[in-house]
Amino acid sequence: MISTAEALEKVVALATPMPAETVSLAEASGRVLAKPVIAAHAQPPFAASAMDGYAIADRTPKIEDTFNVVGTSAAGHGFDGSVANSEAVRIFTGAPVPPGTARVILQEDVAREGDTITMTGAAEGGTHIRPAGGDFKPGDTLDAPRRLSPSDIALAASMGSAALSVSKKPVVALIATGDELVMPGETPRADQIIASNTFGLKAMLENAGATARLMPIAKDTVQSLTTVLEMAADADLIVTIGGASVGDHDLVGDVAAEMGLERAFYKVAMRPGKPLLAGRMGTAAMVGLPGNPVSSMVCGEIFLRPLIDKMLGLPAGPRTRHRATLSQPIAANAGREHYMRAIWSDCDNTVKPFERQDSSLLTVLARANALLIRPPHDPAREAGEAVDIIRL
Ligand SMILES: Nc1nc2c(c(=O)[nH]1)N[C@H]1C(S)=C(S)[C@@H](COP(=O)(O)OP(=O)(O)OC[C@H]3O[C@@H](n4cnc5c(N)ncnc54)[C@H](O)[C@@H]3O)O[C@H]1N2
Ligand code: MOO
Repeated sequence: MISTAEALEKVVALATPMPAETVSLAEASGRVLAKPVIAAHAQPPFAASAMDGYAIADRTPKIEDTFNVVGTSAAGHGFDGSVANSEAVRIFTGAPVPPGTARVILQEDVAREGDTITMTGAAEGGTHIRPAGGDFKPGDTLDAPRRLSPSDIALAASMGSAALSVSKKPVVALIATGDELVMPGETPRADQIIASNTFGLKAMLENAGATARLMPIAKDTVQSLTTVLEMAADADLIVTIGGASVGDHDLVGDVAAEMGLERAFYKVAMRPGKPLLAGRMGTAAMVGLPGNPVSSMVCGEIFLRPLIDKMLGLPAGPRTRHRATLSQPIAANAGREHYMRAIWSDCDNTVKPFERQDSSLLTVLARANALLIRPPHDPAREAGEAVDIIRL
């Protein structure tokens, strides 16, 4: 059995980078930028007023100073002339400041009579002028690769790009295996259960930036598994669920090998997730997840998210670990790295593992917001000791 760290390296090495495609800005949220966005102009393109008031040529006007209003500059309608000593131009937020302007005074700080304004308050603080190019200059970039956040989209729009070059979404074929499985909404027989992790993994993969296709459930026969694997052959990543262990009906490894799987590894010293399988099948990467619902979801967090990142062109490595304080003692760990389902509190940075850690318990996983990581053979730990967690 290899370590989790080694398995992750091998999984990430299976990734083939996705080609780029162009999408409109409105469709780009959450996508991975493939080429930098380059600003076509400066923002603001002109020195602009940050306030509604008057542009004047005097940097430090005093109370009772007067100015003659000679024009107006509004957003989208600049003033043609300039402003000289003892003159003022009525100006609004976002409007170009006329040449000669030293500062903008707030309309609240003046009294206006006809075309004359008189300072009624002190002009304190800054000039209320936003310099041209204060946000960005022509040629400034929004760098790639990056997962586009809402603020990145706003910046790309402001830089003048109507469409962005992003990595294509990898297509993941998700194959549930097992005679016991029926789809949600169907009525299971007495010896059947509902396929659940398939849907959890689809949600996770799509959240990670992939398109997940739910394939028909494969029965525990060579024929059925072969047929569904063949149907998935054009995917970028094939993920099977279940049938990975050593039982008589666990056929995934053998059938995939028969179909040309170049195996990277089988079995990882982790809990849950021991019977994990990975390799390449034709043009696709292939990951065989254990069937236990929590095992497959935890393996998704630890291996599939970094794999999708890598396919999308993002830096891909182990999930970020944080240090947290144990809120209760825990017993010594055995020989596999243990990813315990836990509740982490952001108020005091404490972490509390659930008492029940069986890999079938989706109710526990759904309540967990962190995985507490125990190294192999970690000794018993006391409350108050520092441990590693991954936030979910
Ligand atoms: N003799 C041994 N037995 C087992 C070992 C072992 O080392 N020696 N390993 C155990 C571990 S650890 C795991 S994890 C499981 C994994 O087994 P499989 O990957 O072969 O999974 P299945 O047997 O097909 O299913 C396990 C469990 O999960 C349910 N399941 C499967 N698919 C789904 C699905 N899509 N949605 C919901 N639930 C699913 C299935 O009905 C079983 O209850 O093996 C141990 N055994
Ligand atoms: O991977 Mo198994 O989950 O240890 O239950």
